Amino acid sequence: MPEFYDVAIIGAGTAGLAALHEVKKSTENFVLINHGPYGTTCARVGCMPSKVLIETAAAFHRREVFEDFGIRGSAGLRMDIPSALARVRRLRDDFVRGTLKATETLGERNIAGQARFLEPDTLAVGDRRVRANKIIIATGSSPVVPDAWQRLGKRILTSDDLFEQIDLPSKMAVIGLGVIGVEMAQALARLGIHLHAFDRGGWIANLSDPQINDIAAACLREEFSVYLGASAELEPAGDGVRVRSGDVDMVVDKVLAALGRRPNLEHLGLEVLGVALDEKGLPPFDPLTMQIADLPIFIAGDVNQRAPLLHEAADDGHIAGRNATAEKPQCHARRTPLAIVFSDPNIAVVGRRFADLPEDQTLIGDVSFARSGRALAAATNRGGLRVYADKQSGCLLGAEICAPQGEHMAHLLALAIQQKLSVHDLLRLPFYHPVVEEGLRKALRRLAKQLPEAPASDLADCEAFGIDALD
Ligand SMILES: Cc1cc2nc3c(=O)[nH]c(=O)nc-3n(C[C@H](O)[C@H](O)[C@H](O)COP(=O)(O)OP(=O)(O)OC[C@H]3O[C@@H](n4cnc5c(N)ncnc54)[C@H](O)[C@@H]3O)c2cc1C
Ligand SMILES: NC(=O)c1ccc[n+]([C@@H]2O[C@H](COP(=O)([O-])OP(=O)(O)OC[C@H]3O[C@@H](n4cnc5c(N)ncnc54)[C@H](O)[C@@H]3O)[C@@H](O)[C@H]2O)c1
Repeated sequence: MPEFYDVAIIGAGTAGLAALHEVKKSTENFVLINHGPYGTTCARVGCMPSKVLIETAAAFHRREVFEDFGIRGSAGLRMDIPSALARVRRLRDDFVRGTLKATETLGERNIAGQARFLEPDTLAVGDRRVRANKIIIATGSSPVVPDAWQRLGKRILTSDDLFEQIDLPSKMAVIGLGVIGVEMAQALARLGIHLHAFDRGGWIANLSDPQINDIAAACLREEFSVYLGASAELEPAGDGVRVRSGDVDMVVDKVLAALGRRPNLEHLGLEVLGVALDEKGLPPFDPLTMQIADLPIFIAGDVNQRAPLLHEAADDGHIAGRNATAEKPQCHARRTPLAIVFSDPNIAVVGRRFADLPEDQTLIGDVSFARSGRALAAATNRGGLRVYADKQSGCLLGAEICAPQGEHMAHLLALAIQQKLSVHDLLRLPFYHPVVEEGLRKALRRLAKQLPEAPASDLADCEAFGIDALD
């Protein structure tokens, strides 16, 4: 006999839990179905453990400026990788505990098992049949590992098992210099591992501005070898792995595969929904409502591949949860695109990507951080950024960044773009001294000079106060 619910949510990750939060406001008659470990990708194997490792590696890497700063004894510092990895797991467990609170009290409304569609309103979970008026798919994504590489066994790692390692070997390769590859390759190199990184394309971490991409590649090359433009082939070599890519042929102890992530769709049986699926197996959906075609089914988070980032997964889940309990799905405005890579310098893409902008309608302001006073003081003075604005209106459109404290400038620009501010509007705001944001101001001033009717001053003219004595 099927069980009947108002809403069934498939997946207890960030998107599923955000949906649950909304659904609970309207009904108690829901069910959450999760296959595999609880605790969310972000807290278990994603954002959080990766950031702990990055911070550890960055702290150790700082020793390289100590002599110059007059701090002696740095040559005696050594990295204890097993202790560092133990700390990653300790903090990770703490982050996971926080997310588990959301499912601990659900009792029978929490089903551990793999959901598969039998009909558009009916799911199979083992022997159980779950029928629901509305269904939310929030099944996330998984690392891609080519079949041929599986035979490398424990010599091939992904982000799913990197943080479980008790120790790390002395020589490693990272295949793929997307976001995960860049963050982890730099962290591993900074821990003292002899590191080689490969990407079959020419772009670092999904950048699309060739100038910023060159800066990012040059910064990474200061710390480890980067080979771009040829696919990597792997095969066993004794206890290690032979990596061949273009002219390069080397043997390493282990490989981290960071080739991208595929949506977790293969066991869901979406064929029964009666809608055309694309080449990845994805059904058509509206990113403003998260609704699949005109079905009472919603798809949220990494599984829909729209913007596989934590805050977007949470927003997707929020929208899906609201719409699964509304009489009619409502559109929700999406936030300005913002993607930050926690490399050093930070890499970020805000608003519209360079590659998507019409060249003849776009102005560009750029700056290098090589002479930034604050960055010089901190010995972090490398990198640059380019800001894009509309040629006619001066409205800010986007930016690509590889800069010290780039994460913060990216947020500032995202705020400005979402508020539809122009270059002049942003220049009127205060910029403190000495901060790296003064570099951003320089790029904005270079933009402003190219705009028609550039004001002579950054400061707005005083308008009438409406007070006789002052006017
Ligand atoms: C190494 C790494 C670092 C990252 N760092 C950042 C970062 O710094 N900032 C950032 O914004 N983003 C980051 N991300 C991305 C971020 O983690 C994801 O965007 C986010 O976790 C996606 O959440 P989700 O709910 O879509 O998926 P998940 O959290 O993966 O949840 C999906 C759940 O569904 C379950 N499931 C799958 N199939 C089924 C089924 N058939 N039935 C039932 N349950 C099923 C899964 O087991 C899982 O529990 C990172 C990702 C990785 C891998
Ligand atoms: N800071 C963050 O926000 C953050 C951090 C980590 C992950 N993430 C999310 O996780 C997602 C997945 O990250 P990812 O880095 O795995 O994927 P990605 O799609 O960003 O990068 C994969 C890279 O692998 C390369 N590649 C694929 N096959 C290859 C081969 N055979 N040889 C050499 N190179 C190959 C591709 O050219 C690409 O550059 C990201 O899109 C991002 O949204 C976000």
